[in-house]
Amino acid sequence: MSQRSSRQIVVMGVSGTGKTVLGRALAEALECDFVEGDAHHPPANIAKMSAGHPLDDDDRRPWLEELGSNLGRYRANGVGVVLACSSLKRSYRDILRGDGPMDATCFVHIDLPFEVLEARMKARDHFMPASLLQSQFDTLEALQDDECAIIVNDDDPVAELVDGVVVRLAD
Ligand SMILES: Nc1ncnc2c1ncn2[C@@H]1O[C@H](COP(=O)(O)OP(=O)(O)O)[C@@H](O)[C@H]1O
Ligand SMILES: O=C(O)[C@H](O)[C@@H](O)[C@H](O)[C@H](O)COP(=O)(O)O
Repeated sequence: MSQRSSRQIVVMGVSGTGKTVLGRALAEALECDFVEGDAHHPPANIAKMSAGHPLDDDDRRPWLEELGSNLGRYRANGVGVVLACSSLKRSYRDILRGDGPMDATCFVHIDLPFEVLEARMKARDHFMPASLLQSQFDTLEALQDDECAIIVNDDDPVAELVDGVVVRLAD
């Protein structure tokens, strides 16, 4: 049976949690587009992170606004999409939700321990240095009660994570 979805789903979490890996697999399972948030950062943001400096609200705002507009177009067309985007603060998630209803955009928060993520970041070839991981945790604001939320706490194989999220999306 097809799992095709017309929902807007954001896979969120600090660096190294597996947003790209889970997001891509989830989009495949739901037969919808996948958007990589990192691919929309302006070059200045990539340069800043590469140099070991965390982004601030002003750096992130235009990036989030662009991603929010993108999600809004999918929503307006009734077309599903999975976005991988750190979405660390409530105010950032508000930008991504735009003027859509709260439950139109569901956030899947991959929440894993610092040590697991630090090891992953050191093992991969990526512009984001492991030295920025603490700043990501410092910035992170948990999903609140009025937000459409699914929390993933496991570092199980991605296929198992996808199955779990698909079941919870259907609840
Ligand atoms: N479920 C998982 N179990 C083990 N390793 C994973 C899992 N998901 C992702 N990874 C690995 O963790 C690293 C970060 O994954 P990635 O999807 O790039 O994270 P993010 O997009 O959140 O930075 C990659 O090396 C990836 O292969
Ligand atoms: O808002 C931010 O500070 C960035 O979006 C950050 O959260 C993101 O982690 C980096 O772009 C690295 O990319 P990964 O999240 O894919 O590691």
